[in-house]
Amino acid sequence: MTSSPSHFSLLVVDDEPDLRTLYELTLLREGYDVETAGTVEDAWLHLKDRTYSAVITDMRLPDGTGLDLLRRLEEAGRREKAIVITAYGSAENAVEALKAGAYDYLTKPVDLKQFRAVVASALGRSPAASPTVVPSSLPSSHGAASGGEPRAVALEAAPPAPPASQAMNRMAGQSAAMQQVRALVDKVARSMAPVLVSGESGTGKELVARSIHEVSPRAAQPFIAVNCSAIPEHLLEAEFFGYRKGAFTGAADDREGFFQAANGGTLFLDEIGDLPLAMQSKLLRAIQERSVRPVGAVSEQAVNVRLLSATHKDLGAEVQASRFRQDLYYRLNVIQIRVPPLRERLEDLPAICDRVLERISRDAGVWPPPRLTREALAQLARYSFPGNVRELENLLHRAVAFSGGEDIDVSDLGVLDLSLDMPDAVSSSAVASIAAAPAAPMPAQAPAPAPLPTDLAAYLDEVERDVLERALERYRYNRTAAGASLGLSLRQMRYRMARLGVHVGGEPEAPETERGDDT
Ligand SMILES: Nc1ncnc2c1ncn2[C@@H]1O[C@H](COP(=O)(O)OP(=O)(O)OP(=O)(O)O)[C@@H](O)[C@H]1O
Repeated sequence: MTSSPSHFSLLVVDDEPDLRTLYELTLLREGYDVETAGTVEDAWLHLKDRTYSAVITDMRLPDGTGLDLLRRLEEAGRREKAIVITAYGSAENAVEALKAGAYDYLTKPVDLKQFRAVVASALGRSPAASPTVVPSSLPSSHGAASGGEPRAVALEAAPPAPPASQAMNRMAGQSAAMQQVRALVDKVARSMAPVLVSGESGTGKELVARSIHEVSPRAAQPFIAVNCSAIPEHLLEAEFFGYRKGAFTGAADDREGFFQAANGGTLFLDEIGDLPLAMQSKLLRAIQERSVRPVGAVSEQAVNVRLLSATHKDLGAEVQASRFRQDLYYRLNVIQIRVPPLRERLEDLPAICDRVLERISRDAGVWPPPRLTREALAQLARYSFPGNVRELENLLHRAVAFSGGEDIDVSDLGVLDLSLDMPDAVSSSAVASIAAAPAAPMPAQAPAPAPLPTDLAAYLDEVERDVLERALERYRYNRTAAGASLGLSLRQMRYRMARLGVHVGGEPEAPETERGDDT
């Protein structure tokens, strides 16, 4: 079903008659139904009578504040979206309003273009305040991931029911901590409030950010994830705000930045703690002004972006050490979601392992997914996982390749990593069996000592990839024969090829069911 603007009813609350009329006329011209009130009590009388799509309220009212109205709405379980208008420069009020559940805020003097855009966005209507470019024209380097299609101009669309979030489905675990994370995701998804996701590396911060986006009314718009630590300092401004042709050597065309690409949607700034101070100031300005100026451009472009950020650093401590601007910290950290390390929610381990193994299997086109034996799971539970879920994923990838993919036993988990955490005294049968695993045969002639690799996992992957490719070449890309020559079953071979991205004849590994016998 589609809704015309007149299906949206708005309540404007302001005690200044001139401003009330200005807001009312602006909204009537957009085609909305508008009613007005001059005080908190007057507004509440209107709200008792009927429901509205949104309430737009001034902060300072004769008999209370906009926050009082917000709290009443919240207490009564009302579903109206609230937009609060605060005095210029009053960051505290804006933050308070967002914390109290406001969808968004506007600062005085209210820019009417922005006013219309924020109201439209609250109603789930086309939020684009300026023409935007398709995100796929973004440079794909520097850790930017475009999650988006060209945004649809949904002028007639009612607020879409948020689709089931894929990211949320991907997030396994029912520990109290994870349930709290999920509840917070649901809650904050409804507003524009900036959220800072904190937690150690690999805990699932990006997954949380994606979930917020996918549960929010912005789900159909782009989600742009940016790894701030991966962008060279001299490129930051151009990458964030875009640039104009000729702005600097090599700027052959106009290019949009992350903000424009995320317009209408969500911009996720990962590793925000790594942004240099100069860029922090520019980011703060873009957030406050809700507009950006591409490098080499004369004028600013309005942008409507919800900001989510993440860090594994203690940003409060960074502020203390003068490495992070306090005002920016204040803006980004309106709501904080902490994702606990895996070792603090070990009860989630079986569920996460199952979910990850399913994904590995699906990617390799092999079904059913392998299962961990009870001993293997117990072994994993004794490890502290400094690299959290990402480390667990890598470990399971390797284990699947070792095991051949039916049952994963202790011996498939890899002695090296796990033994790091083992207390000396532990001598369970699991440990004994690891210790008894045959050592890899030594090469006949030991080469001259080479420098030690700085990343052992990547180094071993490279060696394995080279072996697989040479075996495949020797056996004319017959995976069964190549695998057998290396002592591997076809299943094992397929897992290893899929994990390392080794393709036969340039073709990615196809699902087992779609492919006939090996050639
Ligand atoms: N609860 C979970 N269930 C299943 N998979 C998860 C869970 N949490 C995280 N993962 C997976 O672990 C990997 C790491 O997650 P993610 O990238 O979100 O972590 P991160 O905290 O953002 O990492 P970094 O600090 O390195 O940026 C991803 O592949 C993600 O899908």
